[in-house]
Amino acid sequence: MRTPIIAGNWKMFKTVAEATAFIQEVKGKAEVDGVESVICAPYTSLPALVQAVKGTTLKVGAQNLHWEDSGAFTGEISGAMLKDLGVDYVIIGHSERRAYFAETDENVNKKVHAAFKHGLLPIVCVGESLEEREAGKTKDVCRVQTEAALQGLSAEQAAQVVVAYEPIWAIGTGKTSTAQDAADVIGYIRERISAVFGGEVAGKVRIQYGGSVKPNNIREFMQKEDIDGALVGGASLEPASYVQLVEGAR
Ligand SMILES: O=C(CO)COP(=O)(O)O
Repeated sequence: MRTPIIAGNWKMFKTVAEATAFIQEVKGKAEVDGVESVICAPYTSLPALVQAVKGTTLKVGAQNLHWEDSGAFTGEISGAMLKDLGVDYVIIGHSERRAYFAETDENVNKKVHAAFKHGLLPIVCVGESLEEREAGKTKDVCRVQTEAALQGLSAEQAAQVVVAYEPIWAIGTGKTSTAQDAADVIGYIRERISAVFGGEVAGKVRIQYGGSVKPNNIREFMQKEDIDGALVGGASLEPASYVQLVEGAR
Protein backbone atom coordinates (compact mmCIF):
# COMPACT_ATOMS: atom_id res chain seq x y z
CA MET A 1 0.00 0.00 0.00
CA ARG A 2 1.37 3.38 -1.00
CA THR A 3 0.51 6.35 1.23
CA PRO A 4 -1.06 9.09 -0.90
CA ILE A 5 0.83 12.37 -0.85
CA ILE A 6 -0.61 15.82 -1.43
CA ALA A 7 2.06 18.44 -1.94
CA GLY A 8 1.34 22.14 -2.28
CA ASN A 9 3.82 23.89 -4.54
CA TRP A 10 3.52 27.51 -3.51
CA LYS A 11 5.92 28.65 -6.26
CA MET A 12 6.90 32.33 -5.69
CA PHE A 13 4.03 33.19 -3.35
CA LYS A 14 3.65 34.17 0.32
CA THR A 15 5.67 36.21 2.80
CA VAL A 16 6.84 34.63 6.06
CA ALA A 17 3.83 36.07 7.90
CA GLU A 18 1.44 34.71 5.27
CA ALA A 19 3.10 31.30 5.36
CA THR A 20 2.83 30.95 9.14
CA ALA A 21 -0.77 32.22 9.15
CA PHE A 22 -1.59 29.51 6.58
CA ILE A 23 -0.26 26.77 8.89
CA GLN A 24 -2.31 28.11 11.82
CA GLU A 25 -5.40 27.83 9.58
CA VAL A 26 -4.79 24.31 8.28
CA LYS A 27 -3.35 22.71 11.44
CA GLY A 28 -5.46 19.73 12.42
CA LYS A 29 -7.65 20.07 9.32
CA ALA A 30 -5.05 19.23 6.67
CA GLU A 31 -3.86 16.36 8.86
CA VAL A 32 -5.76 13.33 7.67
CA ASP A 33 -4.95 9.76 8.65
CA GLY A 34 -3.34 7.88 5.81
CA VAL A 35 -2.51 10.95 3.72
CA GLU A 36 0.87 12.68 3.71
CA SER A 37 0.63 16.46 3.45
CA VAL A 38 3.61 18.57 2.38
CA ILE A 39 3.97 22.32 1.83
CA CYS A 40 6.74 23.29 -0.62
CA ALA A 41 7.48 26.95 -0.04
CA PRO A 42 9.98 29.60 -1.12
CA TYR A 43 13.31 29.40 0.74
CA THR A 44 12.56 32.53 2.76
CA SER A 45 9.58 30.91 4.51
CA LEU A 46 11.18 27.53 5.22
CA PRO A 47 12.63 28.21 8.70
CA ALA A 48 9.32 29.65 9.95
CA LEU A 49 7.35 26.79 8.39
CA VAL A 50 9.57 24.14 9.97
CA GLN A 51 8.83 25.78 13.35
CA ALA A 52 5.12 26.19 12.62
CA VAL A 53 4.54 22.52 11.73
CA LYS A 54 6.24 21.19 14.89
CA GLY A 55 3.84 18.89 16.72
CA THR A 56 1.75 18.33 13.57
CA THR A 57 1.98 15.66 10.86
CA LEU A 58 2.49 18.34 8.19
CA LYS A 59 5.79 18.26 6.33
CA VAL A 60 7.81 21.00 4.65
CA GLY A 61 9.56 20.95 1.28
CA ALA A 62 11.77 23.26 -0.78
CA GLN A 63 11.28 23.87 -4.50
CA ASN A 64 14.86 23.43 -5.67
CA LEU A 65 18.43 22.86 -4.47
CA HIS A 66 21.94 22.96 -5.88
CA TRP A 67 23.79 19.67 -6.30
CA GLU A 68 26.99 20.85 -4.63
CA ASP A 69 27.22 21.06 -0.82
CA SER A 70 28.79 24.52 -0.92
CA GLY A 71 30.82 26.71 -3.26
CA ALA A 72 30.88 29.83 -5.40
CA PHE A 73 27.31 29.54 -6.73
CA THR A 74 25.76 32.94 -6.12
CA GLY A 75 22.09 32.75 -5.31
CA GLU A 76 21.98 28.99 -4.82
CA ILE A 77 21.03 26.82 -1.82
CA SER A 78 22.48 23.37 -1.07
CA GLY A 79 20.92 20.18 0.21
CA ALA A 80 23.10 20.47 3.32
CA MET A 81 21.52 23.86 4.05
CA LEU A 82 17.98 22.55 3.57
CA LYS A 83 18.64 19.56 5.80
CA ASP A 84 20.08 21.89 8.41
CA LEU A 85 16.77 23.78 8.44
CA GLY A 86 14.79 20.60 9.02
CA VAL A 87 13.17 20.38 5.59
CA ASP A 88 11.86 16.92 4.55
CA TYR A 89 11.19 17.14 0.80
CA VAL A 90 12.51 18.99 -2.23
CA ILE A 91 10.87 19.45 -5.63
CA ILE A 92 13.35 18.78 -8.43
CA GLY A 93 13.00 19.45 -12.16
CA HIS A 94 9.73 21.36 -12.12
CA SER A 95 8.81 22.34 -15.69
CA GLU A 96 9.09 26.04 -14.75
CA ARG A 97 12.71 25.43 -13.74
CA ARG A 98 13.34 23.43 -16.89
CA ALA A 99 11.79 26.18 -19.05
CA TYR A 100 13.01 29.39 -17.36
CA PHE A 101 16.21 28.33 -15.56
CA ALA A 102 17.76 25.91 -18.06
CA GLU A 103 17.34 22.85 -15.84
CA THR A 104 18.49 19.78 -17.80
CA ASP A 105 17.89 16.07 -17.21
CA GLU A 106 21.54 15.80 -16.22
CA ASN A 107 21.21 18.54 -13.57
CA VAL A 108 17.98 17.00 -12.32
CA ASN A 109 19.82 13.72 -11.79
CA LYS A 110 22.65 15.45 -9.90
CA LYS A 111 20.08 17.18 -7.70
CA VAL A 112 18.27 13.91 -6.96
CA HIS A 113 21.57 12.39 -5.80
CA ALA A 114 22.30 15.49 -3.71
CA ALA A 115 18.88 15.23 -2.06
CA PHE A 116 19.51 11.64 -0.97
CA LYS A 117 23.02 12.49 0.17
CA HIS A 118 21.48 14.92 2.64
CA GLY A 119 18.49 12.86 3.71
CA LEU A 120 15.91 14.85 1.71
CA LEU A 121 13.20 13.12 -0.30
CA PRO A 122 12.93 14.28 -3.93
CA ILE A 123 9.67 15.04 -5.70
CA VAL A 124 10.81 14.69 -9.31
CA CYS A 125 8.66 16.42 -11.93
CA VAL A 126 8.24 15.06 -15.45
CA GLY A 127 5.79 15.89 -18.19
CA GLU A 128 5.30 16.83 -21.82
CA SER A 129 4.56 20.12 -23.57
CA LEU A 130 1.47 20.59 -25.72
CA GLU A 131 3.59 20.30 -28.85
CA GLU A 132 5.08 17.01 -27.64
CA ARG A 133 1.64 15.70 -26.74
CA GLU A 134 0.25 16.58 -30.15
CA ALA A 135 3.20 14.84 -31.78
CA GLY A 136 2.38 11.66 -29.81
CA LYS A 137 5.56 11.92 -27.73
CA THR A 138 4.03 12.05 -24.23
CA LYS A 139 5.23 8.65 -23.07
CA ASP A 140 8.67 9.01 -24.65
CA VAL A 141 9.25 12.35 -22.94
CA CYS A 142 8.16 10.95 -19.57
CA ARG A 143 10.30 7.84 -20.00
CA VAL A 144 13.43 9.81 -20.89
CA GLN A 145 12.94 12.32 -18.06
CA THR A 146 12.16 9.65 -15.46
CA GLU A 147 15.02 7.33 -16.40
CA ALA A 148 17.48 10.22 -16.49
CA ALA A 149 16.35 11.55 -13.11
CA LEU A 150 16.67 8.18 -11.37
CA GLN A 151 19.92 7.12 -13.02
CA GLY A 152 22.48 5.68 -10.60
CA LEU A 153 20.16 5.46 -7.60
CA SER A 154 20.16 2.34 -5.44
CA ALA A 155 16.94 0.33 -5.36
CA GLU A 156 16.38 1.52 -1.81
CA GLN A 157 16.67 5.16 -2.88
CA ALA A 158 14.56 4.73 -6.00
CA ALA A 159 11.72 3.27 -3.92
CA GLN A 160 11.57 6.49 -1.89
CA VAL A 161 11.35 8.86 -4.84
CA VAL A 162 8.08 10.68 -5.46
CA VAL A 163 7.47 11.34 -9.17
CA ALA A 164 5.05 14.08 -10.19
CA TYR A 165 3.59 13.69 -13.66
CA GLU A 166 2.74 17.25 -14.68
CA PRO A 167 1.76 17.81 -18.31
CA ILE A 168 3.03 21.33 -18.98
CA TRP A 169 -0.11 22.36 -20.88
CA ALA A 170 -2.19 21.61 -17.77
CA ILE A 171 -0.18 23.78 -15.36
CA GLY A 172 -2.01 26.94 -14.31
CA THR A 173 -4.30 26.76 -17.33
CA GLY A 174 -7.44 25.24 -15.82
CA LYS A 175 -7.04 22.37 -18.32
CA THR A 176 -6.40 18.94 -16.86
CA SER A 177 -5.61 15.55 -18.22
CA THR A 178 -8.58 13.26 -17.86
CA ALA A 179 -8.06 11.01 -14.87
CA GLN A 180 -7.87 8.04 -17.25
CA ASP A 181 -5.23 9.69 -19.40
CA ALA A 182 -3.16 10.67 -16.36
CA ALA A 183 -3.47 7.13 -15.01
CA ASP A 184 -2.31 5.68 -18.35
CA VAL A 185 0.81 7.86 -18.43
CA ILE A 186 1.49 7.22 -14.74
CA GLY A 187 1.05 3.47 -15.29
CA TYR A 188 3.59 3.69 -18.09
CA ILE A 189 6.06 5.61 -15.87
CA ARG A 190 5.68 2.85 -13.26
CA GLU A 191 6.35 0.20 -15.93
CA ARG A 192 9.55 1.95 -16.93
CA ILE A 193 10.68 2.19 -13.30
CA SER A 194 9.94 -1.52 -13.03
CA ALA A 195 12.05 -2.22 -16.13
CA VAL A 196 15.04 -0.48 -14.54
CA PHE A 197 14.67 -1.21 -10.81
CA GLY A 198 12.27 -4.19 -10.69
CA GLY A 199 8.67 -4.61 -9.73
CA GLU A 200 9.16 -4.33 -5.99
CA VAL A 201 10.68 -0.85 -6.27
CA ALA A 202 8.11 0.25 -8.87
CA GLY A 203 5.34 -0.89 -6.55
CA LYS A 204 6.64 1.42 -3.83
CA VAL A 205 7.32 4.59 -5.83
CA ARG A 206 4.59 7.16 -5.37
CA ILE A 207 3.54 8.93 -8.55
CA GLN A 208 1.43 12.07 -8.32
CA TYR A 209 -0.56 13.90 -10.96
CA GLY A 210 -0.14 17.69 -11.21
CA GLY A 211 -1.74 20.37 -13.38
CA SER A 212 -4.86 22.35 -12.42
CA VAL A 213 -5.81 19.99 -9.59
CA LYS A 214 -8.62 21.57 -7.56
CA PRO A 215 -10.90 20.50 -4.71
CA ASN A 216 -13.60 19.69 -7.28
CA ASN A 217 -11.49 17.27 -9.35
CA ILE A 218 -9.04 15.72 -6.84
CA ARG A 219 -11.29 12.73 -6.17
CA GLU A 220 -11.46 11.74 -9.85
CA PHE A 221 -7.69 11.45 -9.94
CA MET A 222 -7.45 9.71 -6.58
CA GLN A 223 -9.91 7.02 -7.67
CA LYS A 224 -7.29 5.72 -10.06
CA GLU A 225 -5.23 2.95 -8.51
CA ASP A 226 -1.96 4.15 -10.05
CA ILE A 227 -2.30 7.81 -8.97
CA ASP A 228 -0.83 8.33 -5.51
CA GLY A 229 -1.63 11.98 -4.89
CA ALA A 230 -1.20 15.39 -6.41
CA LEU A 231 1.29 18.21 -6.74
CA VAL A 232 -0.84 21.34 -6.60
CA GLY A 233 0.01 24.95 -7.41
CA GLY A 234 -2.77 27.55 -7.36
CA ALA A 235 -5.27 25.57 -5.30
CA SER A 236 -2.73 24.97 -2.52
CA LEU A 237 -2.46 28.67 -1.66
CA GLU A 238 -5.81 29.09 0.12
CA PRO A 239 -6.11 27.23 3.44
CA ALA A 240 -9.69 26.02 2.90
CA SER A 241 -8.89 24.76 -0.58
CA TYR A 242 -5.73 23.00 0.62
CA VAL A 243 -7.66 21.25 3.39
CA GLN A 244 -10.20 20.00 0.83
CA LEU A 245 -7.40 18.64 -1.35
CA VAL A 246 -5.95 16.65 1.53
CA GLU A 247 -9.41 15.39 2.49
CA GLY A 248 -10.00 14.44 -1.16
CA ALA A 249 -6.96 12.18 -1.12
CA ARG A 250 -8.28 10.02 1.71
O1 LIG B 1 2.88 23.31 -11.40
C1 LIG B 1 2.05 22.81 -10.66
C2 LIG B 1 2.44 22.19 -9.38
O2 LIG B 1 3.82 21.99 -9.33
C3 LIG B 1 0.61 22.85 -10.99
O3 LIG B 1 0.17 24.14 -10.85
P1 LIG B 1 -1.41 24.45 -10.89
O4 LIG B 1 -2.03 23.51 -9.86
O5 LIG B 1 -1.52 25.89 -10.50
O6 LIG B 1 -1.87 24.12 -12.26
